[in-house]
Amino acid sequence: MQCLHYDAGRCHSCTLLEIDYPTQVLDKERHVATLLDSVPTGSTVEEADPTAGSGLTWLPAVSSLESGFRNKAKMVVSGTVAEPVLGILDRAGHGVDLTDCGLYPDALQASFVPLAAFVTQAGLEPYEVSGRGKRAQQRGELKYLLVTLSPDGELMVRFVLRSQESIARIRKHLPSLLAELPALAVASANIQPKHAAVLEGDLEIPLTERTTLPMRIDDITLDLRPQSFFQTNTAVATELYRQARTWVDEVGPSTLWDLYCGVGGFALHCAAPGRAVTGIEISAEAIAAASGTVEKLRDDDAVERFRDVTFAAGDATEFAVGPAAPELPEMVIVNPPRRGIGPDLAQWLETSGIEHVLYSSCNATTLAKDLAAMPSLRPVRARLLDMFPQTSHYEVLVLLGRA
Ligand SMILES: C[S@@+](CC[C@H](N)C(=O)[O-])C[C@H]1O[C@@H](n2cnc3c(N)ncnc32)[C@H](O)[C@@H]1O
Repeated sequence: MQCLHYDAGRCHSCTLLEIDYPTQVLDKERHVATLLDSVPTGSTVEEADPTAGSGLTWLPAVSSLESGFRNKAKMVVSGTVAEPVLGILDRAGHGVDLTDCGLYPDALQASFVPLAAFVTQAGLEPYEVSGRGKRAQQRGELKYLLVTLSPDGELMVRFVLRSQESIARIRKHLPSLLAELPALAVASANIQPKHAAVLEGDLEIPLTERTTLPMRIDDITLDLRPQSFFQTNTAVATELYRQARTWVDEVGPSTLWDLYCGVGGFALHCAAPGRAVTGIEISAEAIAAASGTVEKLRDDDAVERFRDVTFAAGDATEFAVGPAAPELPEMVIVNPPRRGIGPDLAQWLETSGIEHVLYSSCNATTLAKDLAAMPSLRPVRARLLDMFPQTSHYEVLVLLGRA
């Protein structure tokens, strides 16, 4: 992929840009295979799938579009009210315009011009920090524009602001933004008062009647709310959930937990008649969205499939290990943040007696560490899904069976 910003040394986000795409995927396959090499492998899914031999079977990697695959843009806003710059800050702290970044699909790119015009119209002064340490001086209001594109072409826009000072102006001018950007379905303001590297704050102020963006993946439409996590590459996420569903169906558990469930992607795709599925997630907002989705799905004709799907907010480890721990499920899915599941949950899974675990990881280093902490649960199938082309990141899905 060619990128003028990369060539000019203005943006270094795509660290693999000079490597052709098939080689990137091969390198990632080698990387993950090496990391998992040190982990003992084996199979106990023969009963569920007679074709599964012993040892670890790698399925062919899932590649992505090389460009235009990101469904979400995190644009730092810099410059001035009259001439806002949407993109990143370079090492010297100067704004770099990335509105033509090739990672964004056309419909995301097309939203940036009306959004920049709106910054000017509503008088949203870009946030800026000058000086360092105790002498640091903050000015301006608008820190980031976070824009998400749904598979059906609708947009969610979040204004990350230092305070509520500009909310009234945003509300006043919003109708003209909606007229300019008819795809805009959900808008909100996130208040992040701290001068810190944290992207967003706790307070989210809805600006539109609609507060959820429907993210349709195969036959399931997940409801995304502003503060909830969603996989960044919708096409590859679709393959991820399909693969998970295939492997879960092969194992055929009647009880399944989806730990770190977000808005319910794995839980809902792996639901089946006669299967009790429980999704656990730290974000109450994501759980509210997932619960809303399952209610809607039950209203459709697939009642049986979703009859026994429930979601609850809480810490994944606490849920499994804590004193109120429910009855053991037959299978567990984990899809933790980059830090992995950690030693407590790994130790619990190791000794739990649960026969199958499906681990979806965006960080193979912590995956390998977690796997080393549960030697009785051995990788039997694995597949790399290239969620993040042009960077060294990737997703890997591993089916574990008890030795
Ligand atoms: C990689 S995302 C996966 C979300 C979901 N499985 C999906 O496919 O969209 C990790 C999720 O874990 C949640 N999370 C972070 N810490 C957690 C914890 N201690 N317990 C439960 N969930 C947690 C995050 O809010 C986030 O939604």
